[in-house]
Amino acid sequence: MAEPQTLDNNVNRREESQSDDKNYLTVTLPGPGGSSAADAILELYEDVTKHPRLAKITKHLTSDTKEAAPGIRETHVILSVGSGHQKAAVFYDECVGPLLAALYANDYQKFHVHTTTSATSVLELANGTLFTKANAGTALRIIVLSGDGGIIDLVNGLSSHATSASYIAPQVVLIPLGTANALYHSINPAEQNTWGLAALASSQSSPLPIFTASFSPGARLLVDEARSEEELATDPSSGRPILHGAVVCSWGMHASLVADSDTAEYRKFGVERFKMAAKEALYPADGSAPHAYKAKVSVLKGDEWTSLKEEEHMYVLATMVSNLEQPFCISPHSRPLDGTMHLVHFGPTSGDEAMRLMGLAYQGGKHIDDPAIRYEAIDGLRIKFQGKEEQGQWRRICVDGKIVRVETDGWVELRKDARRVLDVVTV
Ligand SMILES: Nc1ncnc2c1ncn2[C@@H]1O[C@H](COP(=O)(O)OP(=O)(O)OP(=O)(O)O)[C@@H](O)[C@H]1O
Repeated sequence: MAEPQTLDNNVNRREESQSDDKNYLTVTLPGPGGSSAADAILELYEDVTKHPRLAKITKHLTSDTKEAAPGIRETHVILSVGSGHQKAAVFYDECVGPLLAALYANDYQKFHVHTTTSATSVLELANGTLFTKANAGTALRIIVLSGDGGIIDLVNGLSSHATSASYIAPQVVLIPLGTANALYHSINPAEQNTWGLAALASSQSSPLPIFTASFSPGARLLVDEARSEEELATDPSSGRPILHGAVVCSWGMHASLVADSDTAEYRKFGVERFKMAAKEALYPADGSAPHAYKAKVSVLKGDEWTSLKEEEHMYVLATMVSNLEQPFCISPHSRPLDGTMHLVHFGPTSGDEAMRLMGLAYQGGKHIDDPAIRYEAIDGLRIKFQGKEEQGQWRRICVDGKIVRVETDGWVELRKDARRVLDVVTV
């Protein structure tokens, strides 16, 4: 039962108010059992990509539990300082940290805070300490300040060993400090971005649906702005290179623009970098038409693979989420964490037509009603190059922002993966 100061028990209330020309947003943080654990009043900036400032915290004590969740869970915080506008550490110090200190006055000092020092920090942490603990039956809660990359590194690190019967899927709290934050915006489709803070005290969670992409033997992960390449992890039973994902696997225009825009120079432009790279790819400097990507594409439904009749493509994308950026609704039939996979496909076309189709996705997913688009639920996707693309740049596959290049006669095969590796905290 709530103490007097917690009479306002309006769970998930989000309110915007204005005073002194400043915009404020109240985010209510539901605690265990759905009761309100605290209110955070955020001061918003006009630039919505800029993280808000924490103006005030009001903690609501309940008589049965003075501490909010996670209670018995061992809590880790990951600050991915290379993500997005590189504000993870600042946002933690100014907003998330003070909120956690208020919510978990007794336990906060015991939280393990990890700050990334390299592009592989999260993978190594997940692969080592976090996997060892989860596999030994320690219930973990991981608060991640990053973009999609941090979550995918966790998924890949935690899936890189066989699990014991004692494995407990860690709970992960998503704090969207990346560029696109597709997973966060697909799970939290509200118009008003509450920066994941509402989940900080919640004890509700759902398994994160994932997929596994297997590649032909010579496939390589491109790193360091494609200046170097690395071998991928291999599947212990088949020996094939693999990568797990939870957001998207694409080839063609989408993969190319993600790959081309993943440079320090482009990253300065935030989410605009994807549109900038799209324009470059769609309007080649020599005035020619955009590239027609050549490969054999097949889709899996149930146990049956069916080949698409088209031999040339522009956009081939399988996704397990609805939004690849907050306003970019690529798969309007996907529901948060529902485990479905959808294909979005269109064939070679002009730059203008490709821009028109993508523009419709920015209008709430209207592209799926256009006759040029193939949109359907699938269970897997296979792309076989069969020597049809000589240049490596046309054989780049995107898995949740990571780029893998396969060989001239190589292939990628993607399937939903039923494993429960991580649970996502929801409100
Ligand atoms: N300290 C660091 N030094 C070098 N690289 C880092 C460091 N911290 C994070 N990174 C790298 O920065 C990239 C950030 O990826 P992440 O997906 O989190 O953010 P993003 O790409 O901006 O967002 P999104 O994927 O949502 O568009 C990852 O490749 C990660 O490995």
